[in-house]
Amino acid sequence: MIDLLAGLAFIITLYLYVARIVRWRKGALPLPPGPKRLPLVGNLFVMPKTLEWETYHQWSQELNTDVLHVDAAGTNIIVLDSYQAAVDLLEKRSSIYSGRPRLPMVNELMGWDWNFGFMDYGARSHRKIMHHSFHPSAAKQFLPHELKAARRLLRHILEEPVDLLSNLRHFSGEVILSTTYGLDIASKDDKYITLAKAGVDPVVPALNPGTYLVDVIPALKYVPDWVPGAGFKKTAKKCYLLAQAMKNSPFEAAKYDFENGTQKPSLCSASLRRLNHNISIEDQEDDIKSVAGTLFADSSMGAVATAIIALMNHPEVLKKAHEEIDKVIKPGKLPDFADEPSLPYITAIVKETMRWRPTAPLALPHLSLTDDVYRNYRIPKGSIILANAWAMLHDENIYPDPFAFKPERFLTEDGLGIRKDVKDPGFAFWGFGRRICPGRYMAASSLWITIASLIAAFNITKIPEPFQCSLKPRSKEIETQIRATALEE
Ligand code: HEM
Repeated sequence: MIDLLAGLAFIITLYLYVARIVRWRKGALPLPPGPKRLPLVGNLFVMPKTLEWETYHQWSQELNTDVLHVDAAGTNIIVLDSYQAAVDLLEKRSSIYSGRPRLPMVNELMGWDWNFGFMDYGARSHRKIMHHSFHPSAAKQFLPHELKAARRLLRHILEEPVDLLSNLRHFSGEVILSTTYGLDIASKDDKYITLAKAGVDPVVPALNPGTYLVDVIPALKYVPDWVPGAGFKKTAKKCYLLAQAMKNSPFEAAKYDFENGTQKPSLCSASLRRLNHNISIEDQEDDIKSVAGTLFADSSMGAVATAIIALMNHPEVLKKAHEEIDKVIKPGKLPDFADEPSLPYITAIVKETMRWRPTAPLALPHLSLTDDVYRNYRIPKGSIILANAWAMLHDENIYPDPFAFKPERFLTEDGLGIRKDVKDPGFAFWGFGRRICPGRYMAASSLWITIASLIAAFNITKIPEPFQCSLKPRSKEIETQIRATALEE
């Protein structure tokens, strides 16, 4: 059986390889430049497994191209290394470049096919649900949730300063669970947050094309679990159960609240209220579950963690930020959204955090739906398109001295405003074209209030391993104020 499958996989790969050579001999346009390929396997053995964006950028530079071709055993990967190339393809030709690759490991074996971030662009009913709650003015309804979550994060840090990562995870789970499902979460070891972590952690590496061989040779999904080397199927089985629980369990809790009249404003309660009773309720509920579950998997934790790392390593930036806070916010008080225009240095820190270490350095992979030609290169149908947001945000023509953490680059000379002539990192941070992050308005305001609150509340310093970072209240008054925020709830 195994021999048969391996033989079949070999014949298919050989057929694709020969077909490619025949096409090439017929005089088709060349593929974009890429690293030297081996017969059949292409670049499979040199595909980067960590910091992929850095390797892809290095290859692009060595080959002097901003459109790079990488061959993962017959799967074409096109990496866009400049903003111009990303705009030309993902935005101006969005009808071709808005698909998502179907990775057999994630979509089928791990059971994430319900996640609308991984579906083809067509899913209109899903998009409608999302747009209704998260378009720029609708997203404002969530500002109080974001403020509450930011202040709770301060209290958690005060109570358990050592466990920073779990505090941050709790914080991002809290924002999503309240805005999406209207659920309150336990102050410690919340079951939904534990579920989201267990469900999402193994999926992140699996999204990098090439991590699992089954994405390159889909026939491997039929290999029985007991075969040596089929450990990926055991991993996938565990993930499958978690993925189903992520889709169903918080939704059932939100629906229960809705049916009992105890719901809070959220994407789920708004969508359940709008159900059309002339068409299948089950289908509509399934769409809500898919959208809500997609958001449940998202996390703003990465960006807040990056800000803390940056501030810990750049005490001069933190000092300036404290000076600005002390000029604008009364002693012992915490910032609110209304303070944003008066705190340009804090806004510059948020922008520089997004630029310096973007949370999704290669955005999410797009898929090309038809054959295309760009700058006289052939981009075959079915190519995986990766936009190298990290490379764009480190382009020294846009941001001189790109590896330094310098919030000042975004400030006007007098330090009182944000420069309009320096590109906002949002141009790449949230992805591109039709698939751009629809949660960006909410995520951006949440990021701002969280970073502003952390700076106002704490001294952030580096300490030796294992904790690395210490956050201590800046004064007795601020400590009292942080504790008092519990009474505001
Ligand atoms: C700092 C936090 C966040 C970052 C860095 C981020 C970034 C991204 C990126 C890069 C993409 C892929 C874009 C592309 O394919 O070109 C994406 C997709 C998506 N994001 Fe976010 N996001 C964040 C927070 C959120 C939040 C809070 C929500 C929900 C409220 C959300 C909902 C989504 C959804 C549904 C998609 C899939 C869209 C599609 O496939 O069409 N994101 N996000």
